[in-house]
Amino acid sequence: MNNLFPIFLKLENLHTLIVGGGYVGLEKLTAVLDNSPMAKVTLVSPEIRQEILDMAERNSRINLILRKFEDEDLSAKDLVIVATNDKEENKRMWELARTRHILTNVADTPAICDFYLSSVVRKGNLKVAISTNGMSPTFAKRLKEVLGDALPDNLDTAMEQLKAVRDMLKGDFAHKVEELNRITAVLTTKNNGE
Ligand SMILES: C[C@@]1(CC(=O)O)C2=NC(=C\c3[nH]c(c(CCC(=O)O)c3CC(=O)O)Cc3[nH]c(c(CC(=O)O)c3CCC(=O)O)/C=C3\N/C(=C\2)[C@@H](CCC(=O)O)[C@]3(C)CC(=O)O)/[C@H]1CCC(=O)O
Ligand SMILES: NC(=O)c1ccc[n+]([C@@H]2O[C@H](COP(=O)([O-])OP(=O)(O)OC[C@H]3O[C@@H](n4cnc5c(N)ncnc54)[C@H](O)[C@@H]3O)[C@@H](O)[C@H]2O)c1
Repeated sequence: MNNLFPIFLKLENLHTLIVGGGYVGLEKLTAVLDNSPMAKVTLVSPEIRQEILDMAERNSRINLILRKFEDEDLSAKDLVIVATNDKEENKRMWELARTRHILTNVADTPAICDFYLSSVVRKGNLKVAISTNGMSPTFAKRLKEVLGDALPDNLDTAMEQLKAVRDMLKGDFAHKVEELNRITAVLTTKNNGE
């Protein structure tokens, strides 16, 4: 079964908590900031990798707390990524976050994650997020590379032109949709008869 519902979050509008400042904490923080450089992030951990310290030095939106997780760390957080090497404590944090209705990713236990991070292909305004339903992050990473190579770099031009048409179109909503579909039909073999 693949029941994951993909969404694109504006992390600059949210406050994300990352628990654990080791290798995985670094990977998740990097993924967050690569996509959302203005994201507001608090990271709590008794030991924090040097790379994270360096990132926080350069970015005032990253707030580091050098101690073990405390329950109050969940206050005023919208999203939590749990990445410590203590499986039991990770699960306890997830349970606690759940009682507060905060969406939580538990990096070592996919079964209790409320959401997964994805591999991301980015071409200007286009962003393609890939999940393997937790089956193989390595597959997701490789597919990202394949799609990144296959997609042309000039897609932004097409999107900008379509946006211009979209802004220009007058009339009711149904008319706009019809026009945009007519203009773009040529893009797919399904519609252009090839
Ligand atoms: C996509 C990506 C996004 C990101 O993290 O930003 C991501 N993992 C990435 C890399 C990666 N992670 C791991 C390897 C080693 C090789 C391998 O296992 O394949 C590599 C490859 C590498 O690093 O080269 C190990 C690993 N990962 C998880 C577990 C726990 C478990 O499965 O039990 C273990 C085993 C730990 C152990 O064995 O101890 C779990 C998850 N990892 C996910 C996402 C979620 C599912 C996404 C999906 O649906 O596909 C999920 C469920 C939860 C989550 O973390 O959100 C990012 C690629 C970034 C890119 O595109 O470059
Ligand atoms: N989802 C993924 O992509 C992925 C990939 C690899 C590994 N993992 C799993 O993630 C877990 C973490 O791996 P790692 O390589 O980052 O480990 P690590 O040992 O490098 O880092 C663990 C960090 O957690 C901190 N920590 C421990 N207890 C804490 C607590 N109570 N509160 C706050 N911080 C605490 C430690 O100080 C350390 O900084 C492992 O269980 C591993 O199996 C997940």
